[in-house]
Amino acid sequence: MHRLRNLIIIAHIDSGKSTLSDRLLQATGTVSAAALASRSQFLDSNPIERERQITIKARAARMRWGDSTVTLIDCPGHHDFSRQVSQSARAVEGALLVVDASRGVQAQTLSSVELALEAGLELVPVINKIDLPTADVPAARHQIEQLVGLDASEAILTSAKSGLGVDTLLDAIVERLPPPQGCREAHLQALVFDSYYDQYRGVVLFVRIVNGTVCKGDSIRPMTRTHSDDGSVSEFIVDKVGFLQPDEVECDMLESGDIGFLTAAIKRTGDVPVGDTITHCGDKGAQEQLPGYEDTKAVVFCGLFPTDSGDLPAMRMALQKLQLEDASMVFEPDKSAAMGTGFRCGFLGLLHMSVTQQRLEEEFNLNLFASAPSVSYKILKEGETEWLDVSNPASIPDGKVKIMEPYAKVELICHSDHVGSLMELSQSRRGELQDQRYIGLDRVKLMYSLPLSELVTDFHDAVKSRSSGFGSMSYELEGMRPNRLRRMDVHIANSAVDGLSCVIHEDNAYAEGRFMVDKLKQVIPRQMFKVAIQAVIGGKVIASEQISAYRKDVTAKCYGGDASRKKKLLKKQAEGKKRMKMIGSVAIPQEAFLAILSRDG
Ligand SMILES: Nc1nc2c(ncn2[C@@H]2O[C@H](COP(=O)(O)OP(=O)(O)OP(=O)(O)O)[C@@H](O)[C@H]2O)c(=O)[nH]1
Repeated sequence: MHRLRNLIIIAHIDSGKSTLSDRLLQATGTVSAAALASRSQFLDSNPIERERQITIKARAARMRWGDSTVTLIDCPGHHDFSRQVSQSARAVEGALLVVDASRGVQAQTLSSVELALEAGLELVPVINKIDLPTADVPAARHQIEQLVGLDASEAILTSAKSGLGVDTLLDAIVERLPPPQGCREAHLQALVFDSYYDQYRGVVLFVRIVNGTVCKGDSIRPMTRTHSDDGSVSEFIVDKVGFLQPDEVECDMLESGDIGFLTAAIKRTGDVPVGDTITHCGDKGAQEQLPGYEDTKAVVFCGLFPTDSGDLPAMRMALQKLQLEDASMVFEPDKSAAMGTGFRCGFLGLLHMSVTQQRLEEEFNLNLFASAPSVSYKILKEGETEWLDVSNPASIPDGKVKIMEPYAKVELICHSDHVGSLMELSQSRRGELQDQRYIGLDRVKLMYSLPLSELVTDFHDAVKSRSSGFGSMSYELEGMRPNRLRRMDVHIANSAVDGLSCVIHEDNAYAEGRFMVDKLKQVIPRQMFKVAIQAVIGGKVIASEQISAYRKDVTAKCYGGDASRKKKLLKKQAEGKKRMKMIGSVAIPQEAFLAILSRDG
């Protein structure tokens, strides 16, 4: 076991983690250069990860370096998927902290470091992208020391692009990271740190064996659950064990210190939840379970509706299947007067929401329409004593209702030149400055308390654009606070569109109403008749706009009787309309429901 090294690789998004992981696979001969050339970013294996060039799901790979066995888990850098970092951190002893030499330490780097330190990991700082002309290694070293508190004199310098420094990095992993502790002869305790559902094999569990061994044919049980949801006893026979290289490689046994996978004809991910401890059945079982994980909480909600109501059963099945893999996505049936029947779904953030929607459309062939996203509020109706959770603004009743909203603690790191602009942005989003300090000569850290609803819109994009791409942010939930909040409805051609309702602060009511009607006027196409758009609070119209009548004849350009071209254009127009929702007699495009997200500028 003293030859094993288990580690995660953490960093701010785009620091080059996945590219560096590829290089490590190549340098250790795990994957050939030819294979890498044909399929770069080996650990970003799913098509959406490749298309968006981001890591969504943590992936492990085992490599040999000298006489050591190194298992590396590549974790996502984006905040929405930070849970994957904390889960994986509990399965390893060390972490590579990758800092982009041209950008230095960023806000998300700090929150990942906190997760790693909480899990007691040994950190090896790596300064990557040293090939870039804008690389500033001394500044990156200084920031690692100032902000992270690590000795950066021995930071490993790499270029994941050219492969420079990768061998030194592998040596450092073996020399500086501790081997796993644990006892091979003890009763089995395996931590389930991730899982996914495979339609042929059932649930595939990713495990870290903390103590003992597990082999094919063993009877195992999760320690937190004696029975599955269907009432059957939670005991399973292991039918495969193995490790990832990064593709699955079957082996005879996993033993203490190993990271690997196992299958045991488990039907639902919930039967052996992530964070659970697996042990053997009967007398050979361990008595104590390993510390589990805290539950994640969805923070952004939206209604998803099939454009064709006949797709509702297929959509339910698709959501159930996705939930098997991604327990952080929640859903329940939803009915909207304007949009029909669908599901109210909860996500960890807007990126998680948009990735899930894309998966529903691409993997399950569904055509969906999404309502405006919202956070979850607590409301207290007049005369009642119990606060209720409400994630759909349309279901907040009119009249006297107290509303509490979630707040987040936000950390911003930027160049001192951009402080004014970021402060102005935060204040315009109802932020309260908690702390401001210089970190290094020209970089500043700002701490704000900010309503989550203001944060989950385009706040991150606005931080980026106001800081020329160099500012970064991270946040964590802080708690609920009462505020003078009201439900704002939107009426289009005199019909209330419940999917556009939102919650706004009374002080900003007129500005919010104006913003909404202006934005909708821009995105709703002209119709054959005049269309009135109104923002309404408590029955009172606070802002209105009008779209004048117009008939769009897409075939007007086709003089000369080109029938096939005419047909093509009409078909294209019909397809475009699928992404429109008919509300009363008005066709409203999907973007109208996302208008609420683009505040800045
Ligand atoms: N010049 C240069 N570019 C690099 C280097 N390493 C990575 N890149 C580029 O930086 C971009 C981001 O790299 P990724 O490996 O996807 O970054 P990541 O940190 O894994 O990003 P997430 O998975 O989204 O968290 C890609 O365009 C890479 O080609 C490097 O050493 N030098």
